[in-house]
Formats: sequence, C-alpha cells, structure tokens
Amino acid sequence: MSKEIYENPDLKKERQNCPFNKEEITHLLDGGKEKTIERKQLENYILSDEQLKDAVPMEYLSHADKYAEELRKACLLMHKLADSPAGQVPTLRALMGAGLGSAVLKEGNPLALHYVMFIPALMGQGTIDQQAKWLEKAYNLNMIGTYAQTELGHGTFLRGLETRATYDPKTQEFILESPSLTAYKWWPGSLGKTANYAVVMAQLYTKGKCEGTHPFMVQLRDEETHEPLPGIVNMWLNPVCISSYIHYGTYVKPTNSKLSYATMVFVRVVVCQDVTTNLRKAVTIATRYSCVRRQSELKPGDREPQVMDYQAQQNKLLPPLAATFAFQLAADHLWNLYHTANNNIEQGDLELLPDLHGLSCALKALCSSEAANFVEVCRQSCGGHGYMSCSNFPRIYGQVTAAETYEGENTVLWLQVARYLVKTRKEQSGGLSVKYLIGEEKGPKTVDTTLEGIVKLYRRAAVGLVDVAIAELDKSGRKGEAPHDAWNHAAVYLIKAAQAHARLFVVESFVDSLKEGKLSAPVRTVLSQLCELFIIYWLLERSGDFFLCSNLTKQDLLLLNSKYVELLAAIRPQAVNLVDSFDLRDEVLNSPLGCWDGNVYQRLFDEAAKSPLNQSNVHESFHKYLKPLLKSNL
Ligand SMILES: CC/C=C\C/C=C\C/C=C\C/C=C\CCCCC(=O)SCCNC(=O)CCNC(=O)[C@H](O)C(C)(C)COP(=O)(O)OP(=O)(O)OC[C@H]1O[C@@H](n2cnc3c(N)ncnc32)[C@H](O)[C@@H]1OP(=O)(O)O
Ligand SMILES: Cc1cc2nc3c(=O)[nH]c(=O)nc-3n(C[C@H](O)[C@H](O)[C@H](O)COP(=O)(O)OP(=O)(O)OC[C@H]3O[C@@H](n4cnc5c(N)ncnc54)[C@H](O)[C@@H]3O)c2cc1C
Repeated sequence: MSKEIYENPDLKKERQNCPFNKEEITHLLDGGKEKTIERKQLENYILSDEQLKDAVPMEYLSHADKYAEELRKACLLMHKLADSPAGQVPTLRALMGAGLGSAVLKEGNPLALHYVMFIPALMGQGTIDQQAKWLEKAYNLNMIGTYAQTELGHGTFLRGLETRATYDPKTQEFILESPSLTAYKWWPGSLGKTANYAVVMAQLYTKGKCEGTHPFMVQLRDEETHEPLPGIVNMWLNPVCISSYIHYGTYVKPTNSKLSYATMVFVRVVVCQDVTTNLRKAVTIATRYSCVRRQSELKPGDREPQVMDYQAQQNKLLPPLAATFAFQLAADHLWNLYHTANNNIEQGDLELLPDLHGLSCALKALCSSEAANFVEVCRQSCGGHGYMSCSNFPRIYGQVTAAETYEGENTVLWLQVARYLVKTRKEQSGGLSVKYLIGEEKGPKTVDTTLEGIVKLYRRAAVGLVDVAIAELDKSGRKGEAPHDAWNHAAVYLIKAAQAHARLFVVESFVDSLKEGKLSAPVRTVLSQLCELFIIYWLLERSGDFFLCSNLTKQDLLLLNSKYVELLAAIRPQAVNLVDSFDLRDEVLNSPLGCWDGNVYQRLFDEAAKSPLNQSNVHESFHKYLKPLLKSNL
C-alpha cells in the first residue's frame, strides 16, 4: 500500500485554488521549459547518489574532517560532471552556486575557485597559446587552480599589491617574490591545501619600471606529491605572465590597463545570481514556516493564527519575496550586457567597458547587501527555530554576507559606480546604461503614483542625487580643496547617488521585463503586484531621496503607504504558491523549517536527535567537571 504522503493541513490549504500556473513561473526563472527539465534531470542525477549524502551533519565534524568530506564529495561531483546529462557550463554553475552545489557541499566547494575564477582568468586573459596549453588541462582537472590576488596587507587597493614579478631579460623569466609579511597572499580559496596552480596578481617590474598589476600563472605544488614547490613560501620561480605583454624583452601596454581586472567583473556578475538564489532559499524557508507556525491571538478567543496572517509578518517576508524576482531579472539583464561587452572587447571594441564596470559594481553591491539584510529578516521572522543551525539560515547568511566583502568590498564598489556616474553626467557622453544622465529629464515634475509615475520618481532621484554629489564636489573645489580631498568629503553623497542608480536599474529591469515578457494573465497579475509592492517598498524606505529630488508630497507618501498595505493583503494568499514556484527541493533548502510537506516539528526533533550530545543521557564531561563542582560547596 502506498505510504500516505503527509502534508501539513495549513500548507495544503494554502496551495488550494492557486490562480496561476506555478510551472510558468518556474520556467521563467529557469530561462525556459527546456532549462527546467535539464535542471530537474541534473538534480535527480546528483541528489539520488547516496555517496553524496552526509553520514552525519557537517556541523558535528572537526575542521579537518569537514574539509576532507567536502573534498571527497567535490571530487565525486566532478566525476559525475564528466558523465552528466547536462552541458558543461550550466552543470558547472549549478554545482558551484548556491543552489544544487550547496545542497551537496554545505561548507563550501573546495574546487569552486578553479571554475569561478581560475578558468575564467585563463579564458579572459590568456593568449591563444596559453589557453591551448592550460585550458584543456584545467577542464580535465589535471590541474587545480585558484585566483591569488588578495594579500595580508591589501585586498581592495590593487595598485598597492606588494607581490612583485621582476622580468629578467637574460633568462626571459619572471622572478616572483613576496617582499614582506603583508605581501603574503591571503584569502584565496583553495590556496591552503587544494590548488596546485594559481593565477597570481603581481606588480610587473621590467627594466626597473613598475608596469602595474598583471596576472601570472604559478605552479604551487608538485603534481605528484602535492608538496609545495621549493621556496614557495616567500619566493616563487618560473611563473608565466598570462596575456604576456613582454614582446622581445620590451613591455607593450595593453589597450586598457584595467583589462587585467576582467576576471573580477565576471565574478561580480555571477555573484548577483548567486546571492539571489540564496535569498530565494531563505524566503521559501521563512514563508512556508510562517504558514505552518501558529502563535498568539489575533482575534480574542479564536484559534492561534498562522503568523503569516499578521501584517507585520507580511511586511517582513513579502518585500524579500518580491526582491527575488527583481534581482533575478536585473541579474539576467546584466548577464546579457556582460556577454555583449565581452564579445565587443574580444574584437577590440572597449566602448561598453565603463558601463559594464559601473553596472557590475552597482548590482553586485546592491544585490549582496539587500540579500544579506533580507536573509536576516527571514531568519528573525522564524523566531527561535530560525536561530538553529539546522534551519540553514546561519549558513545562508554567512554566504550572502561574504559576498558583501569579496569580489570588491561594497563601499569601494559604490565609489567606483559614483566615479562612473559623475564622469558620465559631467561629460554628457557614453553611459549606455545611464542614458538618463545625458541631457535633462524632460516633462513636468508633478508626481503620479502609477507604476510609470513611480519609475519616473526613481529616475529623478538617480539623476538628482548625482547632481547633489557634483554640487558638493564643486563646492569643495571652490574652497580650494584638492580633488582627492573633495572626493573623500563628498563620499556620503556619492554613495547615495550610486545606490539610487543601482535601484533604478533594478526597478526598470523589473518593469520592462513585465512589459516584454510573454506571460499569461494570472502570472502577469501576481508579478505586477510583486513589482508594484517592491518599488513602493524601496521608495518608502528611501523617501528622503525622493523628497530631495522630486515634488513628492506628504499626501503622495500617505497614498503610497496605503497602496503598500493593500498589496501586502493582496499577495498574502499567494505567498506559498509563489515560493513553491521556485521549485527548490528539500535537499537544496536543507532546512526542517522550509520542507515542502510542512512537517516542521517532527523534522526539528529528528535533527536534534542527530547531535552527538543526544546519543547518551549523561555526557562524560559531567563526571570530569560538573560533579566535582557540585560537590565542592564553593
Ligand atoms: C561559472 C561560475 C559558476 C558558478 C558561480 C557560483 C558562485 C559564485 C559565487 C561566489 C564566488 C566564489 C568564491 C568567492 C570569490 C571571491 C574572490 C575574490 O574576492 S578575488 C579578489 C577580489 N578583489 C577585488 O575585487 C579588489 C577590488 N578593488 C578593485 O577592483 C580596484 O582596486 C578598484 C577599487 C577598482 C580601484 O582600482 P584602481 O585604483 O586601479 O582604479 P581607479 O579607481 O583609479 O580607476 C581608474 C579607472 O579604471 C576604471 N576601472 C577600475 N576597475 C575597473 C574594472 N574592473 N573594469 C573596467 N574599468 C575599471 C575606473 O572606472 C577608472 O576609469 P576612469 O574613471 O579613469 O575612466
Ligand atoms: C569569503 C571570502 C572569499 C575570498 N576569496 C578570495 C579569493 O579567492 N581570492 C582573492 O584574491 N581574494 C579573496 N578574498 C579577499 C577579498 O577579495 C577581500 O577581502 C576584499 O576585496 C576586501 O578587501 P580587504 O580585505 O583589503 O578590505 P579593506 O579594503 O581593507 O576594507 C576595510 C575597510 O576599508 C574601507 N575602504 C577601503 N578602501 C576604501 C576607499 N578607497 N574608500 C573608502 N573606504 C575604503 C572598506 O570599505 C572597509 O570598510 C575573499 C574574501 C572573503 C571574505
């Protein structure tokens, strides 16, 4: 007899009479029906393998055992990748990212940097000959690489990196050295124990002149013994300059000195998608749990309500739910720009490089910081159980907050965006993605609170805040301040302008995607409600920017507040159906709070039972420490 599949009655009720086709949203998020089929095939292929399951929860293993277990699974995954039904890159992305990858490699993938940075660096910056020599070896995993840029003393300021590569014309070799303790490469993933090669970013010196940071291929460990090569601690020999600019002993400048930063641009684009996947997981866990959890009293004498029925809970969870769609659509838009710009750059056309740099910095900083804030709100919305390690919130939060720092610390990236915006506004040129900065914003300054009207408000705020920042810079200049001091003293305004620009890009991506997308009426309705909720939410959160830069009035704000709470109530009935549309398997969510069937309490209990401390009634430490204390009559 088939075992009755348990489904929490509240969740079951939430799923009845769904007014839209969940699969249509799943296909939209996957990039089409075929992609969904491919993803599900791959998930079944990977998640059905018993060897990829953890015998004990990772949190109960030692540091070394965690590493060994993750490496075991990562290597097994790579073998499975070689035979996987899906193509290479989609499978790679699935295995490296926050989705399928983190379902198997919960503490992180020891081979991630090999795919996320080492291979992209070879592809983006290696010469044809270098790619012929190393790419096949890297793809066949006959070498494991990492990307070693950050040093103990420098991570942000690349022009300050201390590792030196001195070209010796006699031997036609580069001598790499770490001249000081602060020059030691620090942070690169896999560098400690896994990688045997690295792309090392170092200051290139030739004929006594520093030509700036360049990438070098360096072998770190013996390919057979994995022992570090002689002198590897503070002296490296025989590196090879990637995309060599040394022709017959003479340095030839690249067309753009920042092309050596291209790998970071790629990862910034990828990080936007990755943090969005993590946010989807957090929202799914919190939403399902909030419909299972009944607590307190809403109507005196009534049964305890689902906590999702509190407007306060909807205010916590529906904006992040909407954000997952907003960030996904913006990340897709950025990914397309990346490919266009990259193809142009390969043809020698660098025109889109500033746009790509500006937008990738903006979106990486915005998506990672907003996702981190939203994940913490999701965790808090689950009360005490959200604090448990098994809820998966601590791990998800650790992953998204890391993204606020790596691949360019967010503040530094905001200032890069501001530099690009100020230049575009002042020079009134270029600026593909900031066309509104070129020429004056036309039309009346009156406010209408339609979707189009709200987008216009975002545009006014974006251009207005750039002008406020420029006015600050000019004011400092008139006082005789040097440009670098004026820049530093305007940082607060510059960052606000950069953030307003990033939010405008996300808002326009969401609105435009709904206009262009071939959506059924029910899906269009629910996504339009989410879009309107999200852009009003952000406007209310940042109302100061809009008061400063438009004719927004107190009445407008009160009207928008009313519209916002109406939208909370309108979307509430579809919350579970929307997160079900993400089609995230329980193994990917990895949380008893977010499981599809809502059997939360039993699963929490089963998880607790796995703890080593729950394998006996009295832990041995009682006899060693507590019992003597109890007898000591202090
Ligand atoms: C296949 C993938 C599958 C799955 C993926 C799954 C998961 C992915 C998730 C996570 C990834 C995995 C692991 C974590 C990896 C993390 C790795 C790292 O952290 S690597 C190290 C990262 N480090 C940084 O990002 C350093 C940040 N600092 C900088 O970038 C630079 O120092 C700076 C801040 C940009 C300043 O540089 P600089 O001082 O040289 O430049 P200026 O500010 O003076 O500007 C001069 C000029 O250059 C332009 N410019 C600067 N940078 C760039 C660029 N990157 N591209 C293009 N142009 C650039 C700048 O705009 C100025 O232009 P101007 O105004 O003069 O016209
Ligand atoms: C999980 C993780 C994985 C990583 N993986 C890798 C890797 O694989 N390879 C690699 O090379 N690196 C890696 N890194 C390092 C990472 O890239 C750096 O930590 C990051 O670039 C930040 O640089 P920093 O640590 O020097 O911070 P700092 O720049 O020292 O930041 C300290 C403070 O200084 C501020 N600050 C710095 N410059 C400015 C400025 N110009 N204006 C205003 N404020 C400023 C920052 O905003 C910040 O508040 C990783 C880091 C993490 C957390």
